[in-house]
Amino acid sequence: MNDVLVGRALTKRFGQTVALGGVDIAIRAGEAVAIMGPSGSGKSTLLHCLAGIMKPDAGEVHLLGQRIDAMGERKRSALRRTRFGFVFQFGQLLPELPAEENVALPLMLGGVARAQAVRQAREWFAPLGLQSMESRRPGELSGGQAQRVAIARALVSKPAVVFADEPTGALDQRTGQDTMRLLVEATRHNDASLIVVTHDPNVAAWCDRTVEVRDGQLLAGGVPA
Ligand SMILES: Nc1ncnc2c1ncn2[C@@H]1O[C@H](COP(=O)(O)OP(=O)(O)OP(=O)(O)O)[C@@H](O)[C@H]1O
Repeated sequence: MNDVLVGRALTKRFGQTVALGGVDIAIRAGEAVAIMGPSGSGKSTLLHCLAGIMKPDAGEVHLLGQRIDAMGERKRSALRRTRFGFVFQFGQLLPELPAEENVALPLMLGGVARAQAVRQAREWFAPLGLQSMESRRPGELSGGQAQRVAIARALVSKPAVVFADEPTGALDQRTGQDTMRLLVEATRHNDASLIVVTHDPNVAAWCDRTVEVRDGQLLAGGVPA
């Protein structure tokens, strides 16, 4: 009930390596889930399969009841653009564009006219503590500010699910905690679900629950301490 994103029996191999060995996972509407586990355990592979970036060898991914893993690449990429948002370890902002255009980009790619898209993008700056940063280029922002611009970009299309892969990995402890709090609050405020891959228990602690991946298998997770 109320599952937004469901992965069933997800399996992915790279040569002899079984990166995912039949994983079942269900993400409910509005919840924040941390995916933890040792290096090489399959966390990123799981995230990429759920996000439609990677096709699993077997298994299924359903978004709001619609099977997405079997779609063609064009349809899947349109869906990624409109229904999913992404925050990566290093913001991955386009260095030549001002912050507001970086945020506006998903809207423009979806066909919104530039002026309108930038207007909508600007609305995100104050709530994320980015007042007067609109016209700065990514190189003129601190790591924490750049990550907040990336959060705005992930949410601007009102996605159903935001995926974050080590979103605080490049930040110091304090900035990382502030950034994670903003990420969780902003996704919650927008009724989006959040899936965060992290090594850091302090990051996972912001989420509603944690699941652990070991050797391509999902271990039962709990509510973070
Ligand atoms: N493109 C690829 N080609 C070959 N092997 C891969 C590829 N991507 C991942 N793997 C392997 O699959 C396994 C799972 O990798 P994955 O990146 O999902 O782990 P992870 O838990 O995210 O690790 P980390 O925390 O170090 O990022 C690893 O053994 C990895 O070496």
